[in-house]
Amino acid sequence: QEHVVNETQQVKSQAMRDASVEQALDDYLTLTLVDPEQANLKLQSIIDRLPKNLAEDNTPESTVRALTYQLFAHLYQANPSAVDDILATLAEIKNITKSVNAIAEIMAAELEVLSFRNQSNQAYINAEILAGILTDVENPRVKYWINALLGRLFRQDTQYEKALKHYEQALDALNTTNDSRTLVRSTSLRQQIAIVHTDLKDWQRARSLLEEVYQDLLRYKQDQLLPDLFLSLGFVMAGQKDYTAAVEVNLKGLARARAQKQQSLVLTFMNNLGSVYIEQQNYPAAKNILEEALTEALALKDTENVNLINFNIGYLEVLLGDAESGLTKMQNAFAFYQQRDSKTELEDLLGWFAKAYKSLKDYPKLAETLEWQMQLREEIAAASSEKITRDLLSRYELKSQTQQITILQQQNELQEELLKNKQLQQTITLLFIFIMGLAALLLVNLYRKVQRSNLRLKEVNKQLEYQSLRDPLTGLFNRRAMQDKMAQRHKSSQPEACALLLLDIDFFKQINDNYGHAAGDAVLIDLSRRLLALTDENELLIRWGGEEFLIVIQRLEQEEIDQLCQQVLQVVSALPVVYEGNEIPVTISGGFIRLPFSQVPEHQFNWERVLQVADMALYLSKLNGRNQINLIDELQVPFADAEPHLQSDLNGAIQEDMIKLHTIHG
Ligand SMILES: Nc1nc2c(ncn2[C@@H]2O[C@H](COP(=O)(O)OP(=O)(O)OP(=O)(O)O)[C@@H](O)[C@H]2O)c(=O)[nH]1
Repeated sequence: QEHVVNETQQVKSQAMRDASVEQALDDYLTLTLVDPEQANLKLQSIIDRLPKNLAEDNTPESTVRALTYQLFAHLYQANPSAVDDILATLAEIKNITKSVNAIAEIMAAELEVLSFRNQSNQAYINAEILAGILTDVENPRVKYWINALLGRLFRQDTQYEKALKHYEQALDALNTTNDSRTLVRSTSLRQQIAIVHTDLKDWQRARSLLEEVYQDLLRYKQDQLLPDLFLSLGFVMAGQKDYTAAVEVNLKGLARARAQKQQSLVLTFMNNLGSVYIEQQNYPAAKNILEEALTEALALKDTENVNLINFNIGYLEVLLGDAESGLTKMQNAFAFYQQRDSKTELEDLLGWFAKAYKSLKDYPKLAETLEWQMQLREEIAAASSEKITRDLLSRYELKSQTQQITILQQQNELQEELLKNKQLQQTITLLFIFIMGLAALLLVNLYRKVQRSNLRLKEVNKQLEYQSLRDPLTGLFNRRAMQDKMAQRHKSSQPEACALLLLDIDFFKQINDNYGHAAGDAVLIDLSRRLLALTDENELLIRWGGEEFLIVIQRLEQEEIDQLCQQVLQVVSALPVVYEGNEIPVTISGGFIRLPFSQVPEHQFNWERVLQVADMALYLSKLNGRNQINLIDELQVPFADAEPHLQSDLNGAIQEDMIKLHTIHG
């Protein structure tokens, strides 16, 4: 099943490419090495067959590849307007395509153009960006090509480590392919890696890599690639001072270049051979090959090579003893290079002059040359360090501009986010305030309600308490209030002394009978007011029964008490109670006693029993004609003796002089 899935995936990713176009483009590449003109025609015919409507192109990767090849063809043939046209088409595709492979290949093509046009600063920035998206590229060819391109760019920028990394990645990508182009690509790639090692003067590694490539080329019969390889190999071997091997390789290269009619390569090999022979001090061989080269260069009108070869021949003549002719040749060639104002080339040539003067033992000239060479070196170093600084600066500026744009974009996004957040926060705050307001309102309402109901409860409680302790008709305290008061009194260890005056309206039944029950009530109410006016704040006036009142007196002086009793009788009888036009005459009778009675502790003779004695005194008042109060004085005998009488027989106690009382008459 896994196999099936894999196949489907492959079909999917290949759907962006047209297999026949891909094959045709592979063939085109092979043809470029053999017959460039024919190759160009082939490429044009491929491009003519491509879909014209970019938006409906189902195989954009093949289209991009073909256009890219055409772009490079125009680039190397110095046809800038055609290059720009294709760049515009590619940019259009870049905007609409969904294929990462296509986008990456377009970016790489743009990068190649930048590099070719010496816009190296922008090129290096684009290179970094391209390196960043490489992981998403899955087409091995594109992966290979971009990595190889990046490797080359970084090598040119002397960023060898990065260059090697990309070359390795290019090799990895290449190893996943196995088509007609694989070997060619791997060969060129390994050669490029070898060149990096050469730059690093790691001759050995460069050489073994190139030898490996050489074996592959032989094995797969890729003869057309041999000259390039021999050139690299010869350079490395000379660097190693392995001149014998270098001669051998350059000879092989020369033969192949001749066979392939690559004239410019033929001259290079001959020149290189001349240099190696000189190093070997094989001067005759050197002379032969250089002269042969000169003839061919002159025939080709290749001034560049003519001058280079002449310089070498001049040097050789100096070495062979013909100083005058040799130096002239060298100086002429030097003048040619001087016109081009290439300090690096001149410095290199001056090195040979120095060697020449040394061999001539012309030390002043040698010194002069060395001084000049030194000066040039300094200038080169200064220029290059200046260039590096300039490059770095402008690269830094470009980079920081790009970064600034990114930062600005990020800042904008951030600000938008912040704004959104702020708005959200405001909404939340408003909502919160609204809810809090609502809650507060509810709370205030609730609080008020609670407070109101608390107040009501308090009132009700108060009323209940009032009602429970009050007589509803007169509003005076009731019996329960008396019980509470007495219980309160007994809470203290030494209860405060007080006195009890029990009162009973005379002939109240008759009042009811004569004037009606309501009149009786009116009498009760009126008398209550009158009695209340006589009591102090700390004294208790209680409606004790139907027509009975009890006053708990706090005054202790007998005189005061007598006066109060007098006032009670007076206040009741002095004026009749007026009810519905009737004047109702009223009198009252009472009985008085002190609590505790005659210093008898209350636990022995409690208030209820004491009150019974008062009741008996009241009864005595009724018996003796009413409108009077009988006040019981101190005991005349020990309490134990009097106690039996005190229960029920007050008269007996009085007669036996156990008790004394006095009467106040109304
Ligand atoms: N109008 C009215 N009458 C009441 C009330 N409570 C008790 N009475 C009456 O008071 C009368 C008390 O009468 P009695 O106990 O016979 O005594 P009296 O008529 O006052 O005679 P003495 O006490 O001997 O002077 C009864 O007729 C009761 O019905 C009340 O709240 N209102």
